[in-house]
Amino acid sequence: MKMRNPPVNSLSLEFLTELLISLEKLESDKAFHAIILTSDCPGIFSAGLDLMEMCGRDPTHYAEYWKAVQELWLRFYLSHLVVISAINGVNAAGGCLLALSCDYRVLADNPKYAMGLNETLLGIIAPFWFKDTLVNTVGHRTAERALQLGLLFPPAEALQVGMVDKVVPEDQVLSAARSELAQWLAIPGHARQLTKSLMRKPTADRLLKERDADIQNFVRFISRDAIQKALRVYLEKLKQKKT
Ligand SMILES: CCCCCC/C=C\CC(=O)SCCNC(=O)CCNC(=O)[C@H](O)C(C)(C)COP(=O)(O)OP(=O)(O)OC[C@H]1O[C@@H](n2cnc3c(N)ncnc32)[C@H](O)[C@@H]1OP(=O)(O)O
Repeated sequence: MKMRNPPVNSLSLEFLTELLISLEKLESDKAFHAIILTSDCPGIFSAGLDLMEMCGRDPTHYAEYWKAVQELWLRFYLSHLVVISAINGVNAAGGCLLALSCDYRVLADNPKYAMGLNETLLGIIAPFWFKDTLVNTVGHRTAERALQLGLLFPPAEALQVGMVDKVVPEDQVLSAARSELAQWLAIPGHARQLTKSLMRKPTADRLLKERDADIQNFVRFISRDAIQKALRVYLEKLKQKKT
């Protein structure tokens, strides 16, 4: 599955919906057993959630957007398919969450390709299920530091903390993901799927139980004047970087 939403694969509502439909199609076709998730945007895996979806819109839109973000995470996190990410670019916040929801992560060895949950740098907070997904991957202490500081880890550090499983030269990201896949596909499917569910269901259930409250919380938080202002300032900084 090659993500293509130029210029930065930001996760707009439309793009989230496309990803969701693609995933559902693959999951419902018995011929498919695995996905390699990668990017078609040079140098960028994903810039995360689309800031334009969270800025200057009305509460109904925020609620619809957040429901789609939740849905995509739940589907990827609990997918019965083997999902491996071949991370071939910088990968921030919501994009990093997507990669963390995969079963295995291969990252291209380029110092520019940092990844992490950098929400605090924008003045926003990673929701509990983003946090849980990170804790499940790197452990509590590393997650606590990474989340508070909004750290984006370059490849060597991402490997060291366990945010990714393998770092390989850039031209080998896909082949490395394919080689890894062979090992996962050699395991009896039902045993692997049930084990995945055993490991992940408690984390997903936390959100499933509180889904509506989580949407309301997001809408309340994102609608605050101070948060809107912080997002606008961040977007403006991104634009000024060019001049
Ligand atoms: C209680 C709940 C609270 C809320 C929880 C929210 C949870 C998750 C939040 C997120 O995922 S927020 C998104 C965080 N993402 C980032 O911080 C990354 C921001 N982007 C960048 O750092 C850079 O764009 C890049 C990815 C490193 C690429 O750099 P490059 O120089 O190649 O490209 P740019 O010139 O910076 O960008 C091109 C173009 O895209 C626009 N853009 C970039 N990122 C986003 C984005 N996330 N959403 C919307 N638009 C984005 C950027 O402004 C440029 O636009 P133009 O100037 O061309 O109009």
